[in-house]
Parts: sequence; structure tokens; C-alpha cells
Amino acid sequence: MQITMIGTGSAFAKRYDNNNALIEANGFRLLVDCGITLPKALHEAGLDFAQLDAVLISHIHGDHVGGLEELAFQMMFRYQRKPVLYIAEELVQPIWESTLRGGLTQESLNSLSDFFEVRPLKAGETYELAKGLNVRLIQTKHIAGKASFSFVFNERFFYSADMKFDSNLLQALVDEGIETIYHDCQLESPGVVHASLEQLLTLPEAIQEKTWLMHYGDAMEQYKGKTGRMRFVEQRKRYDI
Ligand SMILES: Nc1ccn([C@@H]2O[C@@H]3COP(=O)(O)O[C@H]3[C@H]2O)c(=O)n1
Ligand SMILES: [Zn+2]
Ligand SMILES: [Zn+2]
Repeated sequence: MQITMIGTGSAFAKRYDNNNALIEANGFRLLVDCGITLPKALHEAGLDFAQLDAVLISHIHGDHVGGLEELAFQMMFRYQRKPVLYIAEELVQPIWESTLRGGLTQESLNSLSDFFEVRPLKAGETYELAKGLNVRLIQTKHIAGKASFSFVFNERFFYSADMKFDSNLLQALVDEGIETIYHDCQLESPGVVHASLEQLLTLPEAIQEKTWLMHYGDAMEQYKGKTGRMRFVEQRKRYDI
């Protein structure tokens, strides 16, 4: 399994694109989140929407779903194919009613399934997305009243949604055999709706060594060397997981 961050930036970052990822396994390409900057960033990474096999969504914020309207339109009118959309069952209705409906609706095209091959996922269950690529959703805390889901891939790679610091969860995941953690990171404290760097630095070194930081702000370069055993994920660099 390989991962390339199409962007590694926070919602307000301008030096980095939205924190969205491309996961590849045996030729299968999964896009993890599709934010506002994703259509251009994907193009700059040398890819187009037709080369994706599926999209997986963590939660409904613009930096994670703001590019879905263009994806839907391009797939329908440029490529004549419905993209596969993996999404927590709790988000199926909200993503249509609150995010996509206004832009996509026209005459007989008026539901999420008119544009996507919708695959609702239950948190806690493991799904085989492709040969050699399994995912399990964990609902993690981000903002009150907003459901947000982190991902465990192949029972060895944890990819956080936007989430508040949760050291107990990270310890439990490592105890269960998670080898690599990609975690959102707010560089300046307090974190409030994200894990802050200060909080992540309280993790035991054994967990920090497995942890890579993403979803960071424009000041990232100034924090190099100040992240304990943790490293920053670089956007557009391909990593083996
Ligand atoms: N209660 C909130 C809600 C949102 N925000 C900021 O808005 C951003 C939306 O995308 P995000 O990546 O979840 O990060 C959020 C905060 O920066 C915030 O700081 N506090
Ligand atoms: Zn975000
Ligand atoms: Zn968010």
C-alpha cells in the first residue's frame, strides 16, 4: 500500500493544498477526502478524476468535501461514469442535503445516487475496498454535533480525520498493532477542534516514532526539529505503508 498526500494543509493554509490523500494498493486508487483545492491539486499531481477508483470521505468540511461537486460533474459529463463514494452511513443524507444538493440538482438528477455509486459504511466494521485494501471507520471527536470518521487501513495504518487529541485511542491502536499513524496537527495551541502539536508531543516516544503529522498550517517549516520523534508528511511525496 502506498500513500501520496495530494495536500497536507490545514483548512486555512495557502502554501499547502487541502489535506487529501491518494492511497494505492495493487493498482487500485482511493482518494481520501476531496476538498476545495483537490481538483487543481490532483491535476498538478498528474492525475484526473477518471483515474480514481473510489472516494472515501471523513467528514463534511469544505477542505474535505468541497471538491466533490466538480468530481461529480466531471464524472457525469466528461467521463460518463458514476464514481464510487464510500462514506459513513450517518453522513449520506447530510452530504447531499447540506453540501451537494444545491449545486448538483437539475430536473431528474436530484439525489446523491444519481451522481455517485454510494457505499454507506458502518463504523466498527471492516470492508474490503479492493484486493489488499481494507478499511475500518472509527468515529472520532472533532466538533460537537458534527460526525467525523477516522480510518484504519489494513489493521496497521491509522489515518486521522480532523480530530481532537485522544491519547487513549492512539495507545489502544498501537497496542492492537497499528504500525503507522498519520495525524492532523495544529501547530499553534490551543488545538480546540484539532490535536495541537503541544498535545501530540505528550505522547510516549514509542507512539511518536510511528506518527507523521499532516493537516498543518503555513508555518510548518518553522516547526521542523520541534516535533519530537514525529515527522511531517510532505505533500506529493509517495510513501510505502
Ligand atoms: N468550532 C470551530 C469550527 C471551525 N473552526 C475552524 O474552521 C476550520 C474548518 O476546517 P477544519 O479543518 O475542521 O479546521 C477548522 C478550524 O480551523 C474552528 O476553529 N472552530
Ligand atoms: Zn480539515
Ligand atoms: Zn474539519
